[in-house]
Amino acid sequence: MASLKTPTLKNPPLSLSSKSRLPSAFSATFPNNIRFARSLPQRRFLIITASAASFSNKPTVLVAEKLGEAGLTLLKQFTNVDCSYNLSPEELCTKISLCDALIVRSGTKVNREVFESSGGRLKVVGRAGVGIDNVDLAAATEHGCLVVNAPTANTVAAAEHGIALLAAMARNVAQADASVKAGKWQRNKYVGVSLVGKTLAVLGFGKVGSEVARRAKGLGMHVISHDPYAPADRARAIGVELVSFEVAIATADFISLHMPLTAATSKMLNDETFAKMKKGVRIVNVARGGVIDEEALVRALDAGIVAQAALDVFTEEPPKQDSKLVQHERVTVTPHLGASTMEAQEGVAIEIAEAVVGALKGELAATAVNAPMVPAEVLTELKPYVELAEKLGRLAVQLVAGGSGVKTVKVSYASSRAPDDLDTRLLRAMITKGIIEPISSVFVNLVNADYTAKQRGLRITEERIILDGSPESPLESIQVQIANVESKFASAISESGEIKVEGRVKDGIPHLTKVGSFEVDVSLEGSIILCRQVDQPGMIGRVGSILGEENVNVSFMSVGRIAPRKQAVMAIGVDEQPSKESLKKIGEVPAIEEFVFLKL
Ligand SMILES: NC(=O)C1=CN([C@@H]2O[C@H](COP(=O)(O)OP(=O)(O)OC[C@H]3O[C@@H](n4cnc5c(N)ncnc54)[C@H](O)[C@@H]3O)[C@@H](O)[C@H]2O)C=CC1
Ligand SMILES: O=C(O)C(=O)COP(=O)(O)O
Repeated sequence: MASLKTPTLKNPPLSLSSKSRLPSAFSATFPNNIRFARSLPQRRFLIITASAASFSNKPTVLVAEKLGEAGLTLLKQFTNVDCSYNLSPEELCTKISLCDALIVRSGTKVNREVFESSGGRLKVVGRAGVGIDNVDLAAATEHGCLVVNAPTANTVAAAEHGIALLAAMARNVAQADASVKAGKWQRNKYVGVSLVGKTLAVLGFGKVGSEVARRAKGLGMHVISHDPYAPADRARAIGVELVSFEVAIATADFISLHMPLTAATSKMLNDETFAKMKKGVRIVNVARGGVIDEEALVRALDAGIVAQAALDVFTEEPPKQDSKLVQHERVTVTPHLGASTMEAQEGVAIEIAEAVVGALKGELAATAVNAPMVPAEVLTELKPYVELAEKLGRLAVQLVAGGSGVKTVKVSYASSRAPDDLDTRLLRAMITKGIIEPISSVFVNLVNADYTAKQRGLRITEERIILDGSPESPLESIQVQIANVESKFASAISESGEIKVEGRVKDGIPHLTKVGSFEVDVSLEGSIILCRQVDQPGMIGRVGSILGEENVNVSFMSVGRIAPRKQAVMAIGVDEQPSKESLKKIGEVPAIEEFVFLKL
């Protein structure tokens, strides 16, 4: 027995923020070419298994910054690679219209103009590293362009550089080195401070921050951390206490920054926060220059609040040569070297090349930053439902009579799974794709589905129908209803006045099981003819022979009727598109009251 409940859906609308992670559903043919090889613990990961032959025409990848050889080799197996470094913004905009993918590091600004200049060809931007503050994610999403990064391969390198700067700063290594090379021997001038027993505040306890913390513990430091989103047990496990921002900055002898640059973290360290720090604090920044107000840091250095700073990153890179901060004698600087080890660069190059090639093939990327993240095992299970969802969207919209604007769509998912156990983001995106693509020139994918729906004023609401029974399969059925429209096939309108189509998956194949109030059963593999008729013998044969005369293969036929000899809806699945003449002949069969041909 089915009980109708409408719980709040677990999955929020597809988030466009950098927090959301998701595989790419990104070629137009996405649902058909999902390929999974294995799922590693912790990471939701997909290994690329297809051969170069999978691409009929090799896509072109523009590599705009130096990438490790191993990554280039992998890219070259599957794509045409154009390595053009040091392009001006204008040159990048000119080249991009000829490229399907772009790979950058932190030195290239991938702004809105780049996406606009691509003329829709750019399908994926690969950031060979972690920070994606140089990529305009909103613009990427609006253009249906997937952004992937390489979030793990340079973690240790960045953490090691943080520790290198911490120690070098404390012992004046860079300044002393320059002094000796200048012929001096200033042993008293470069007396340093010890690390052991000092308090280090790690701001941002993510991948890099936690590795810095672990290493600092090994140096005998007392480590505290501030991160509003980090789980306390993860910090506790390595002996780090999570504290408030105020406590962190007020008690630290050393502060190491490891948060991303976002609107919220921009200039987190400023005049006001420097004023709250312990006098003589020392600051390391291997995150992003923009998290510090650099002018305020110069003032804090001059006022003696900050004793020393060691900086790998700057608001503007490279910084101006006469920058007071860079030239400050108590500041140690490196030219954004955090990720620059041989090992990290090879790792990053492979990680990003795999992600980009996979995305170009429509496979699912583990490191997408502007699409939701769905675990591989969930995707495997949802695959036939993803196909069903898109086809139901396509059918429903084709049933709308010309002139009726589609504004309100309601999707009902019937399942015996608990709401928390069913991720509907992918299904919603595919229904949106099915509805929008037949009526516009917009290309819809998982990246831009919610955005595109919003742009078109299309409101999609979702409802869960919770069924009793064992939750073996994720879904029993999906129903798509379009409200406030006329239909070109009146029988598709349900008793409550909406166009209604319902489908389910049988033996792994999507089936249409309801049109309006009529139960049918036709596999959604080719195209479909729906006829309303007065139920009487011989109808299947008559329509079948009209199609047969034209050599149109009928894959499925099913009749749904209210009662014997009353009105019925016949659904006919066809492998080929019938000619206009054949469709006309079907329409002329006396018992047929209306019919419609729907392309899938
Ligand atoms: N200098 C370099 O070459 C490198 C720099 N980076 C930078 O380091 C950053 C961190 O990298 P990962 O650790 O891999 O990223 P991550 O995403 O694993 O960690 C970032 C952490 O910052 C936290 N956070 C966010 N807002 C915060 C706030 N207001 N206050 C405190 N914490 C906050 C997050 O909760 C997260 O735990 C990157 O965003 C990148 O900008 C990363 C690699 C190399
Ligand atoms: O991965 C990051 O966020 C980095 O900052 C590394 O930048 P890069 O790739 O060395 O330009």
